[in-house]
This record gives sequence, structure tokens and C-alpha cells, in this order.
Amino acid sequence: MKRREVQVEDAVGLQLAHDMTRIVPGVFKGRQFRRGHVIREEDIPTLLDMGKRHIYVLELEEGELHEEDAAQMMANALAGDGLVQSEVEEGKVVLRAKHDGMLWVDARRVATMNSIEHISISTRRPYTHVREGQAVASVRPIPLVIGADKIRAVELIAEETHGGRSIIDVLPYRAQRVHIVTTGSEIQSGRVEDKSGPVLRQKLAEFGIQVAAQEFVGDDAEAIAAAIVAACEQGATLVCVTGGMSVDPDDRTPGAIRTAATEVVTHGTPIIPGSMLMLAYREKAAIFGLPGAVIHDDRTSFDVLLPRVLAGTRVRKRDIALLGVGGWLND
Ligand SMILES: Nc1nc2c(c(=O)[nH]1)N[C@H]1C(S)=C(S)[C@@H](COP(=O)(O)OP(=O)(O)OC[C@H]3O[C@@H](n4cnc5c(N)ncnc54)[C@H](O)[C@@H]3O)O[C@H]1N2
Ligand code: MOO
Repeated sequence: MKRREVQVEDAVGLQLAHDMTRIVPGVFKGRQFRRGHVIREEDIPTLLDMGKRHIYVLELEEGELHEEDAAQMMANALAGDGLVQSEVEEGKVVLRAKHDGMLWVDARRVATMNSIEHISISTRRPYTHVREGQAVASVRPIPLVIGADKIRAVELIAEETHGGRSIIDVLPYRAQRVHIVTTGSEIQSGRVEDKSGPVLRQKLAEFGIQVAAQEFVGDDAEAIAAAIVAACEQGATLVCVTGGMSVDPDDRTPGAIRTAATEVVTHGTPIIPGSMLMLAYREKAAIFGLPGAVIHDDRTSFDVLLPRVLAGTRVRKRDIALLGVGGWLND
């Protein structure tokens, strides 16, 4: 790269080699001048106010990329169909959700890319719910000019096929039919007013889902299992079984879920609150066993896992194991 520094007072008529940012703490931070802007006499005081005494005149050489082209190439390599790319600004491209859904990130490959010198890929926390238009990630090279080989390395990592999934994407939620099976003889008899229905209805409404049915079944294991099977036969794609998840003699839910399920992913999570949660499947239908904490605490293991289940990604034991680090959700 050939790079010449020119004093701003002598730069009238020259083109800026990159976007220039103005920061007035607490008031403004953003692009003041675009790359390619031809400097005018009246820009000189602004540039001096921005603390810029020189500008670059750039000439790229073979094998070098300007930050804007590099950022654009990175975005093209990483972004899936569920994302909209911003125009490149201040050397970075921001990726926004095209629709509501779950943020998918191939964390291992992003880490490999970020290990390349001067590559910066930043995402929101993976597997979380994101809304249409929300910024979910940004990609940029750190220097103004970067070796094309580094961007090529990013592209090559992205090109390895991994089940056809992109590196960063927003997966839309699948259509769901949700049934609630509420255990507890004290709830069935009316001795204690049900809190699970209202809490789950509200949590699911945030994803645009209306609960299709709720049944009160007491503490009998066979009755709980039969209610889960019946829900699946009525077309439930998700069955939430509440209560009876811990160690008392009346806690029959885990055994009932085992009876009804074709695959038990886990009974127990390394997440607090919500450590007694159970996740299982009956064929394609997901079954949650939800401990008391779900109706007591705002945020539990259920909230962590729900977007994945709604997006239709099959959750494995290993996925749950990874949640322990950072899994203490309380203040
Ligand atoms: N010795 C141990 N004690 C506890 C353990 C443990 O492993 N060892 N686990 C703790 C955890 S973690 C949780 S969470 C709680 C409760 O878990 P359960 O899912 O078994 O909760 P229940 O016994 O069914 O109910 C607790 C409490 O909440 C009331 N309840 C239940 N369902 C409803 C409902 N739908 N609406 C309103 N109220 C409801 C129920 O009447 C009980 O009073 O156990 C810890 N203890
Ligand atoms: O399962 Mo409990 O929900 O950790 O509080």
C-alpha cells in the first residue's frame, strides 16, 4: 500500500480514503464524511474540530483490500437468508434480523475466524429470540487496509459445509400447537389457584403463540403420561408439563415423561433457576417438564431453551451441557 499523509489545510480537492467518524461524547457518534468525499474549503474547520490534522491519500497494491470491500466480503460469506446487511459504514457491516426468530451462530467457526489477526466478528448471544429489524451482528476488519489472504481464509472457513447452515442466521419459528399439562392434586382440586397457565400463556404470547389446551391431571403418573400422549395425538408440537419435578414422593412428572417419550434429552440442567427441568421428545413433539421455578422466577432454563425448540432445532444433551457456564441466571 502506498499511503501519503496530507495536512488538511492542503487537502482541498482530494478524496477521503475512508469514512470519517465524529464523536462528541454524550451528543453524537457517527459518520461525518463518507469515503470518496471531495474535501471543500469549508470542511477544514470541521476536520480540525474532529481532531484530524491529516488525511490519507491511498493507493492499494495487489493482494490488499480496503476495509469497506473486506467488510462486505465478510458479510457475504457469513450471513444467511434470515439477515439483511446494512450498507458498509465506518468500515463495518451490520447484520439485522429479516424477521422474528432465533439467532443462530456457528460459535466454533466464528471463534476460528476471530483467531485470524485483525478479523472482528461480533454477535448477540446465540440461540436468543430476536425481532425483525434488530441488529444481531457486525463484521469488520480492524485496519484500513487488510491482506486479501485473511478475508479469503474467512471465506474458506465459511464455505466448509455444515449441514447447509450459514455461520450467522435468524431461524424463523415453526408453526406450533402447544398443550399444557398441569400436575398437582392441590391444583386439580382447586385448593391452590393455578399459576402455570397464566405464566406460560404470557411467555408463549411473546412468540405470537396461543396455547391450544390445558389439562389438570393431579399427581398420578399414569394419568400424567396419558395426558402427554393424548396431547401429541391431538397434534401438539410442544407439551409443557408443569410441577412435580423434584424429589418428593408426589413428584411423578419425570417418570411420566419417560413413559410417554421416545427420547429423553435430559432431566436436569446446569442452569439456575430451572435446574430440575426436563426435555424429551415423543417423535417430533417436544416435551418440557417444568419445575416450580418457572412460575416463580422471571427467567429460567425454560426461557433459555424455548427459542431453540420453537425454531425446530433438535436439542441434544451436549447443547444443554454447554449452558452451565453462564447458566447462573440470578443477579
Ligand atoms: N430436597 C430437595 N428439595 C428441592 C429440590 C431438590 O432437588 N431436592 N429441588 C428444588 C427445585 S430446583 C424446585 S424448582 C422445587 C420445586 O419443584 P417442583 O417442580 O417439584 O414443584 P412442586 O413440588 O410441584 O411445587 C412446588 C410448589 O409450587 C406450587 N405449585 C406447583 N404447581 C403450581 C401451579 N400450577 N400453580 C400454582 N402453584 C403451583 C405447589 O403447590 C408447591 O407449593 O423444589 C426444590 N426443592
Ligand atoms: O428446578 Mo429449580 O427450578 O432450579 O428452582
